[in-house]
Amino acid sequence: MTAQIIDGKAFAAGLGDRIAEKAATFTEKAGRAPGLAVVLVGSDPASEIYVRSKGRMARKLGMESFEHTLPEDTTQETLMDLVAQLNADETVDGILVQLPLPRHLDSLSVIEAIDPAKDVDGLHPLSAGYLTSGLPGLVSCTPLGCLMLLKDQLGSLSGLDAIVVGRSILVGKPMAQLLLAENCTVTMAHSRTADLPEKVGKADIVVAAVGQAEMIKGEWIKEGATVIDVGTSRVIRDGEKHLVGDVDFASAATRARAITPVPGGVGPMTIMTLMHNTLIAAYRRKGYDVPELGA
Ligand SMILES: NC(=O)C1=CN([C@@H]2O[C@H](COP(=O)(O)OP(=O)(O)OC[C@H]3O[C@@H](n4cnc5c(N)ncnc54)[C@H](OP(=O)(O)O)[C@@H]3O)[C@@H](O)[C@H]2O)C=CC1
Ligand SMILES: Nc1nc(=O)c2c([nH]1)NC[C@@H]1CN(c3ccc(C(=O)N[C@@H](CCC(=O)O)C(=O)O)cc3)C=[N+]21
Repeated sequence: MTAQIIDGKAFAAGLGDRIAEKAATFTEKAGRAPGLAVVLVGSDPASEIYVRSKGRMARKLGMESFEHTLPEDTTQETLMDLVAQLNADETVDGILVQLPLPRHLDSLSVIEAIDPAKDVDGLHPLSAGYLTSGLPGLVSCTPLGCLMLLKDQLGSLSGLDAIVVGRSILVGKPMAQLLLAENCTVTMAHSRTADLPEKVGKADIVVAAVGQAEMIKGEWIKEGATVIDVGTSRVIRDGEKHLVGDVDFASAATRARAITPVPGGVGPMTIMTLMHNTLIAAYRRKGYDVPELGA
């Protein structure tokens, strides 16, 4: 079997068209565009690239982008003050603080300071609680994008066995909650999981969010499974830089029914679901009926 390659870039582009249309409707009604504030502390080159592409995409879809870059030695107090200022700013609908923060800063208290109505990253404990309770809140961008791709591939996920490898607050935990809400039977695996290959081998859906280059081998994958690869690791091979996922793509593609590539799979969806969440936050904050985005 040769797997179908799931084109996250194309799916994200389609979603972007619908978001742009609804952003224009919002702008007409509200007299201002939906606004996204992105906060970057320090100068990690990968983070700088992501933050820039988020700002560029927001503007492309007709949203306002407020980019705040703070120096590496920013104090907790300065960062908390900025979050408070963004919370109070009526023109800001979404706030994203790029992670990881420099080590001297406490990320959890920064995240907790974000107004949950503006928590477009879905990282606030209240957002996590809404998701677990099945209440409408904002869902972490990457898992939301993965779910959209899975539903597009499979239609109903009900009754399927899913495994999520990785249990971070950003990806693994919310991913498992979303799959559970879709009536999957969910296994959550992590660094202490025993017999990971065997557990992966039982799953109809594999979501890998580990951060270890190509650790999940094709032989582990059940024939006909759908594989979503969240991981992004930079490796040097034959003297050239490559971006690879957590799944050994070549071997997994011989067994899976469908698989996301890296790059071009989950990554573009993460940026587009951030735009999706910003739009939803803008509509909710204004008390407008939230539009259907077909996702
Ligand atoms: N494409 C995209 O849009 C995005 C990509 N990413 C990428 O996804 C990856 C994961 O990100 P994130 O969740 O933030 O990472 P974290 O480092 O926060 O979490 C990694 C998780 O993987 C688990 N883990 C580590 N090693 C193993 C192992 N050998 N076997 C099984 N589980 C293991 C850890 O277990 P334990 O809890 O026991 O330590 C942990 O739960 C990274 O490569 C990141 O760059 C992240 C966000 C968005
Ligand atoms: N508060 C917070 N929220 C995040 O969502 C968040 C974060 N912090 N910190 C870091 C991770 C990582 N992340 C990615 C986003 C897009 C791509 C992406 O677009 N990747 C492209 C390739 C880009 C390239 O070539 O480097 C792709 O996969 O096709 C990847 C990774 C968001 N994260």
